[in-house]
Amino acid sequence: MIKFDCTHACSMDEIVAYQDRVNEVHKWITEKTGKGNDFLGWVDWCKNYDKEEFEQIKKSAEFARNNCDVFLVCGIGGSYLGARAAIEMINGLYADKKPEIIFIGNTFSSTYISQVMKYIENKEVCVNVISKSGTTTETAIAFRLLKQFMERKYGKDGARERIFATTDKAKGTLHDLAKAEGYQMFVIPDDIGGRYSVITAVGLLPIAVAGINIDDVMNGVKKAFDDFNTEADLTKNPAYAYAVARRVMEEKGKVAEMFVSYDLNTTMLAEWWKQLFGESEGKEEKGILPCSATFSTDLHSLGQFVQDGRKCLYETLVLFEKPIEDMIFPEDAENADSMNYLAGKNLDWINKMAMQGTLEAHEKTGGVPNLIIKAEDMSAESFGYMCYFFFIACAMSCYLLDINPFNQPGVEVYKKNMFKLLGKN
Ligand SMILES: O=P(O)(O)OC[C@H]1O[C@H](O)[C@H](O)[C@@H](O)[C@@H]1O
Repeated sequence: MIKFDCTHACSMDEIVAYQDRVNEVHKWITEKTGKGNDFLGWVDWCKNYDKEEFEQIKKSAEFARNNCDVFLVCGIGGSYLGARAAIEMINGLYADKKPEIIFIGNTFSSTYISQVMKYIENKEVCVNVISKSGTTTETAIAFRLLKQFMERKYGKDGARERIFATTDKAKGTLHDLAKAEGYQMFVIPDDIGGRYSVITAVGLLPIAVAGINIDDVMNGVKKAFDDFNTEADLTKNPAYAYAVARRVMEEKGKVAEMFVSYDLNTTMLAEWWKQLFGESEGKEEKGILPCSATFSTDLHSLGQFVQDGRKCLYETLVLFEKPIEDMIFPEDAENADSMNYLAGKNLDWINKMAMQGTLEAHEKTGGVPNLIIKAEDMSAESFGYMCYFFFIACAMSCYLLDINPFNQPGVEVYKKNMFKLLGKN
């Protein structure tokens, strides 16, 4: 369940004023008739996903969990952000879990790539290469290095057992290579774009390797489908209310939305959200700039700007009622640090007090509106639920701007220039 509260930013009347428009867009989404409608496969994916493949994902994950110290996820953008967001949010950053999951194929940084290659040198390794297009350069560079490494270490046959490829079902360079090598392959459906693909094998295999129950993830997606897909009423559909609130914020002159959470293990969730909204909405010189901060950490860096700087942004506060873990702050007989006033309190309670104090400071003193999205916990089911919440909110938000949420033509421009410089024909 997700609750949405707009009262720290605008009135419900301002939101409900969009109801007629929302009713129309709701049909575009549910009947799959809106712009870019050949990429609306995520809408009812929780009912249509390939159950056989789902079981194979679990089997491959089990194999990896039993046979490697390090599981490398080789992908970029939508081909890694969702899995990383899920694993960090659900397990936390220092969970005592094997195998270690390392992300690669998401950078050209020679330092990063070289250090990962050195790090895995004497470890047992499995690899999941993920690319919808099958041609993304960052991913292809890293994968060539990994493939050579795996074949040196395990031989051709051993490497084949340990490499999993997630890509298009029928075409593309990665598809052809994986097929020729005989890797276990998983499919990125034609009608689901990269940034909506965490609920497919793209996200599910790494998530399962991290020891997370992917049935729970899909249950969350299904629950959200039932809640948001069948209801256009803005007083009852928090995903649509959030989408409309974004447009209301824009009308009030806000050009940036800061995704704020209070848990460091949800920093990558914000990165995933940034791609979802940034690539979906940032077109035709329209859209709200998605940015993020993790408080209270970033209150000591960006907090000053939010409080007193240019009034260009609003915050979207994503709150989790239950932390994964909690502890009681201890009493100290000497009290040399003068911290005994907090002795006996839960750390989560302190975090929530920081949140309340900040909300008041930003909203009342700083004049920065806050939209609040409240989730129960950081479980696998809540993750799946939240993904669908943001998917459908994002589609609604883009359609309200008359934008196709599912393409990303602007991303190609840098690639063209880069290819010219790299001498690619
Ligand atoms: O999965 P791939 O085809 O390798 O794409 C990976 C990413 O890179 C592209 O440039 C797009 O902008 C992203 O939307 C995509 O998620």
